[in-house]
Amino acid sequence: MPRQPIQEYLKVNPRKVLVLDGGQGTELENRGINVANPVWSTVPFIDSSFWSNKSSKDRVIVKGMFDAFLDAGAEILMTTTYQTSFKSVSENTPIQNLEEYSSLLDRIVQFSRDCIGPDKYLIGCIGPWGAHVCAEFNGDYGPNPAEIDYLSYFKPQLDNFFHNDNLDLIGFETIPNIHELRAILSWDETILSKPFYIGLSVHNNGLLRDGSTMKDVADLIKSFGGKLNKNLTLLGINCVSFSDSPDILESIHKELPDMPLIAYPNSGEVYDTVKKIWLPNRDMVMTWEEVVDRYIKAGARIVGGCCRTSPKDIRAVAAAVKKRADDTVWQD
Ligand code: MET
Ligand SMILES: [Zn+2]
Repeated sequence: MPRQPIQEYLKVNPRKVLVLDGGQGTELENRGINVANPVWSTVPFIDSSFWSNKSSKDRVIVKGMFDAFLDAGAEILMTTTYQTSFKSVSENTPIQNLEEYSSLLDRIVQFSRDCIGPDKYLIGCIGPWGAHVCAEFNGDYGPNPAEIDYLSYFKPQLDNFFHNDNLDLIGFETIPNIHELRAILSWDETILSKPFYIGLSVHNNGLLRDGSTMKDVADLIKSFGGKLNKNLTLLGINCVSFSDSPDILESIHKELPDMPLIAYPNSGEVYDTVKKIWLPNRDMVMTWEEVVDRYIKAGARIVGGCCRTSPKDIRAVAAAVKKRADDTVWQD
């Protein structure tokens, strides 16, 4: 395998910050794929013509998205599998059994790997339990969030991803609820058997969407002590407000100073769920350069963008990372 294992890479290159890609689901939408579907950005892969017709329109669009993020400077990219849990897929597509499901994931991962080539890192992206009930931005997991069987929900996707050598890192994205976080952290190396990270879904006010503080999150992580899964590689935030994201990341760094962090905010635009349009970000007073600089000072090792961030944003992220690396060389 040409790639150095990601934990080792981050360890032996302590100053390296990897540039992640941007908002894939929204970028596919910008490029003409209708993702208004319960399986969202997985939708192009469901139609058999994607696999049988090498020049299918959707295939060209997905490849074009990867090319654009690579050209912008992304060094670590994701599979578009946020809404690809077995539950979402089996309830909303003709794919009904675990064998077909696993073969779908194998094909998506292989296609993504072929798009980005052998040298770049590839993340197997997994949306939260709340994604299948649209709760990732309010953290409302019903009256008994501690009773939800999170493992059964994630297991088919985890089992596939953890056995796929094309994936370097597993990303649990947009986790809004502390009970779900506790469940994920409680799974040991036999269940989460390769490097993974957790991206938290945090409100503009700095609280996890369910109201937990970042201190609650840190205390939970610390409570595992030496039993914490060694594959937990980074903690961080994704799809949080662009403008508030540096403050949020700094608050996590304050609580967990030794934890490598990951940060990829959304563009700051707000989705109007009634009109089904994106409303402009009214408070985008910072630049990517300022935001990325604060992320890196707060311990970020992977930075990029989430929903509505485009290859243009990733180009700005890559430039900011490079500038900071060049400045650091001068300071040494
Ligand atoms: C709702 S956050 C979605 C993140 C996902 N990785 C995507 O951009 O496609
Ligand atoms: Zn997002």
